[in-house]
Amino acid sequence: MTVENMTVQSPLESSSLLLAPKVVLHDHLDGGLRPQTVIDLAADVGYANLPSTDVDELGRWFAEAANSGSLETYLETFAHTVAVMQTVSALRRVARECVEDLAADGVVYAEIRYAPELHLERGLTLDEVVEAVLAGFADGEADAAHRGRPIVVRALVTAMRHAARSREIAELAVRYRRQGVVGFDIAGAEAGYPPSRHLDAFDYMRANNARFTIHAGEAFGLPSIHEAISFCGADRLGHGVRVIDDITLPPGARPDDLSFDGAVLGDVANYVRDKRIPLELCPSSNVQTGAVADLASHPFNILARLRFRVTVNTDNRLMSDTTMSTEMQRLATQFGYGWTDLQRFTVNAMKSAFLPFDERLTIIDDVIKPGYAVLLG
Ligand SMILES: O=c1[nH]cnc2c1ncn2[C@@H]1O[C@H](CO)[C@@H](O)[C@H]1O
Ligand SMILES: [Zn+2]
Repeated sequence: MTVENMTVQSPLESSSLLLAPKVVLHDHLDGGLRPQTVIDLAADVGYANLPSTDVDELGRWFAEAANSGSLETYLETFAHTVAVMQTVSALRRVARECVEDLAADGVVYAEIRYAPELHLERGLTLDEVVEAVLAGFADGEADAAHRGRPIVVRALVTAMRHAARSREIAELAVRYRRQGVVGFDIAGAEAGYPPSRHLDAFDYMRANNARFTIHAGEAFGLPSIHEAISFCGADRLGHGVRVIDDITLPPGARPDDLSFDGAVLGDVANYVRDKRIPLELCPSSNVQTGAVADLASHPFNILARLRFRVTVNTDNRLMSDTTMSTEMQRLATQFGYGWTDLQRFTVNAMKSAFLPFDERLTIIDDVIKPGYAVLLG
């Protein structure tokens, strides 16, 4: 297996990391609120169940509660963010702030996902939810451009896998495909809710030449990935980290090795790699939900060195108390990555975006490559 362009360097400067152009494909709108905004919106709508109304304490509470080692417990923290995102103004504010925060972190392209069906508690329709979020994204994009940190943001609409609205949400994605919704996803507890439960929705997406990703291979193993790609036809895998279960490493291999020559891939792993199916890897989130024991044993580096199409993502910035720069910094420190590596992960992500091809190329050629050229010196 080749290791070209995989350089080993010292940890990268945080200030330079902020400048590096970054792309995030897997970031939940309801997992990225500012703690202060949760407090403000709770006061506005009279939501009295927040664990704290002190901004620092609340921020810590989310990170600690999410640090549970189980996806199910991790997901319970979303009750508080979803509770305060039930009006047009709240959704628009959260969406605008999300874009502002990403732009300030040097993100140049983002696909932000959320489940419209979770935001109907106070009478909004699915369409109203989508329109409020898109309006917030447009506000944020305008603000970021004004500050000289331009960012392009698109939406993915998610259906909850334990519920029964996935076909309706897929239709919503297609209905808003010209207004900024570029795809569809399913999320929520994975065990017991296989992707094939939602075949109808995926068939609808494919019949309409529309794109989708599936949360698979996070809390549950290889069968979930197999279903997502082989039965459902997922364009990308949300996490997909358990594809490692289908790879036999050479004896004595360690997760931070520079090469994995002699690794043997099973059929699922080969298919994912041969078809260049993007893996939306979310290192910190995976540690919190117990998908991996710690960052040192995360298969990110193995998959990267075996030339899977790996991308770096935040998943939930609030619950993981993280940013794209932080995720990249953690990976660089753990696995010795340099700018060439981070550029490759970023280009991987941009190539895998659900944005039209010409727009992807423009961002790669005019933004990402020149940005890393400066850092590479
Ligand atoms: O990592 C994850 N795995 C599975 N489901 C998730 C994850 N992060 C968030 N959500 C779920 O997706 C919904 C819509 O954004 C969130 O409300 C949460 O329940
Ligand atoms: Zn996720």
